[in-house]
Amino acid sequence: TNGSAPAVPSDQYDSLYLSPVTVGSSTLHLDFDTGSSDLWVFSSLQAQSSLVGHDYYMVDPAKEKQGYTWKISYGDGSGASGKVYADKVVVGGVTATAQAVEAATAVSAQFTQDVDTDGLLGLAMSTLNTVKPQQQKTFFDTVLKQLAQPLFAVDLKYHAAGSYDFGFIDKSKYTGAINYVNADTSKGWWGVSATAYSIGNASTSATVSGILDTGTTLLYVDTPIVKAYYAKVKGSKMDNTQGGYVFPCSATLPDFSLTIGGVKQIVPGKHINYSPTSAGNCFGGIQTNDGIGFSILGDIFLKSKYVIHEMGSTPRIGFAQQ
Ligand SMILES: O=C([C@@H]1CCCNC1)N1CCCCC1
Repeated sequence: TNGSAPAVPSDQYDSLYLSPVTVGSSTLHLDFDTGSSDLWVFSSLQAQSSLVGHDYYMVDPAKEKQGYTWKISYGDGSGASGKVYADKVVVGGVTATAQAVEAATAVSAQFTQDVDTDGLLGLAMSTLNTVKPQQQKTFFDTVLKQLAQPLFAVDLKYHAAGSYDFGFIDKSKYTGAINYVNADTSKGWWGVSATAYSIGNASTSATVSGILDTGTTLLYVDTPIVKAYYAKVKGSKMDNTQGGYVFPCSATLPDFSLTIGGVKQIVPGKHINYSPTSAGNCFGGIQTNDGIGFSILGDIFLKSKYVIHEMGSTPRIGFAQQ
């Protein structure tokens, strides 16, 4: 079977995208995350006070994987932990009958206060899964063999609902050619590298190595590139209070591109105005990857493309223009 699930922006800025998933007998709204590999959900194991505003998984003790636990920490300092169940998970009509469902007993404040997100569905490699004593498969790995093609395609959109396709490529969702590159999955993520970047019409050779991450809102690249970009934005500055580069909301933002597999993958300037700040400026969609050690090609990069993640004998990533 193949299937498709919507990816709906959680707010007017596309902070994150939520997709409906049936877990056991509940429908939850999960953040599909190609940068991690746990499927975890808000659950009836948590204190009632933590569940206010959330849909949650009603655990069935008979389905518990006894003695199994999980604990995940994300790059932004958020995290969650809990117990593990084997239950039915359905995404866009694709069913995993005994998927490892990681039921939270505790989640960090960032998740509790985001009442729209009921958990995450990881789509990176299963080697990053945090379940102990035995690592568990991602939903994609669980259903892989039932899919017509061993792939999922990501169609995130700017200020609009997109989709995740499983097992097929939807020709109605892109124009032109699909440009494939081999993926570096050695660190557990969907890794790619670029040989150049461009700001407006000016191209610069550089090696930009990073990971695709639907669960990261912005585009994080090396500091010299970020500085070169905002040097072209009148009135922009680094605002440590806001935690990144800001600019007047009326500024004209140049397009930005990364050359991957010899093809320029363009991010329209319009997409790089992420959101207004509390101080009357606007916050940039391109920010520095300082302290991370590689680039993170998050939603700002992804939302102008149809991105195929193919787990064939050689994992590949395909980029096409929406
Ligand atoms: O924790 C994360 C991200 C957080 C946002 C959601 N996707 C996973 N990592 C990816 C980047 C390197 C550090 C680990």
